Amino acid sequence: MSRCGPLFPVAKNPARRAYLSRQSAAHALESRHDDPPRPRLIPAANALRAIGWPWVGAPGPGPWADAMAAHPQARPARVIEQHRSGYVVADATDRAFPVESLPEWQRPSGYRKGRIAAEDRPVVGDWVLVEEGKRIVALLPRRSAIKRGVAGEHYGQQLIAANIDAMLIVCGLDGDFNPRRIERYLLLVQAEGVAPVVVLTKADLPGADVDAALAALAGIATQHASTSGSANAAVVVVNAKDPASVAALDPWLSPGATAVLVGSSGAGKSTLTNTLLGAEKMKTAQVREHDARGRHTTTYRALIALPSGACLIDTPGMRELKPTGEEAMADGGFGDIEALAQQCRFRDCRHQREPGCALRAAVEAGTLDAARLANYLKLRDEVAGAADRLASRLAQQAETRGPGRKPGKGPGDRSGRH
Ligand SMILES: Nc1nc2c(ncn2[C@@H]2O[C@H](COP(=O)(O)OP(=O)(O)OP(=O)(O)O)[C@@H](O)[C@H]2O)c(=O)[nH]1
Ligand SMILES: [Zn+2]
Repeated sequence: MSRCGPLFPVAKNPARRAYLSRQSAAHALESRHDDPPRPRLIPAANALRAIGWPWVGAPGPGPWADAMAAHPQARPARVIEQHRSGYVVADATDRAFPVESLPEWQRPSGYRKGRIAAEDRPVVGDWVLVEEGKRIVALLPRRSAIKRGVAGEHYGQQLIAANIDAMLIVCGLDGDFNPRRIERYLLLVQAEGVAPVVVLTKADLPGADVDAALAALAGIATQHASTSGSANAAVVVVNAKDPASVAALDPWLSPGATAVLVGSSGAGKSTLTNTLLGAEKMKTAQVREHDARGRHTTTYRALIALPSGACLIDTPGMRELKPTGEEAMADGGFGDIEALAQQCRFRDCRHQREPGCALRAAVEAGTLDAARLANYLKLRDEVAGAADRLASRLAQQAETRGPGRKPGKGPGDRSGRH
């Protein structure tokens, strides 16, 4: 892979790419005058800040400063693309370049001696230290990580993005509106330090029923507020084409913050990005009238610097989320249902046709939405399936680590020579 020129942000769609590189140039090295003057310990700290550098200047004492002290020749950069043999990193909005990864990151991942676990390798959004502008020498600690389960015969999980502050779950108030899909996102992206924000677009369309939509989401929002203080899902209603309306997202887009956009095709992600960028240039897909679904046009992976000083990550990995098995239903927007299930007559109630089922009773009484319950049961089964596979994977790993920790093995198995 050989690349040169302004490659950041990177888009596969040529029109979008051309636009983005112009756009990046416009925002390049935009300095933020609200920061107090400080000694410039890091070259071009303002340029880094524009792509999400979490410090004003050099990192304070701690692991980041230690890693940088250990590699005095290296410069920080942010991963914006991930490839089999290496990465594309950026150290300013208009400067991206390919780098080699450590040889051990190129070998298959694993937990055995000499192997590097998948989660210890950089992903999009990570900060790394790069030597001579071509070699990653260290991965800096993450403040958050979004992961997903991997489909397939064997259990697997994959990090999708790191150092994310907010997840904007974009959903149109047209035929696209689907509270079940929003519930799914909220459950599957429970990452510490990542604020979930439901962004309802197309509020300006004549058919948009904002009140009905908010009512459909009320359970989720109050739910989050009542369970864990940190996991409040905010709901923001916008016209994605109107800058004044989109300003409602400012609290999550402060300088140094990074947000990811998720949502189905046609939901308004590109429109929102355009408005946040302050120019209507990015190509947006036409929504087909009959089903309100747009064509799938965004097939790139990139980090976009916004004039506000925040940046947006749009990574294809977010399109298809699968549970890792570690999700907590109660913290993922279903705390009320989990609490109510405690009142079922049978402890192992499957909430199907069992007598004394508190959830069925609530549906009949009209206090629980039947579709939400159905979604809860479906997602719960998915999470449980992944949790089973995770458990057998962990058991397998314990086994390969040697004797003394063999779960479920009879005494007969000890006859081996070693
Ligand atoms: N009136 C109105 N139209 C909107 C709004 N948001 C998006 N649209 C329109 O909806 C269509 C689809 O929006 P996009 O921004 O392309 O959707 P997307 O989520 O980026 O779709 P993909 O790129 O396929 O993932 C476009 O025609 C937009 O103009 C809104 O808030 N109000
Ligand atoms: Zn029950």
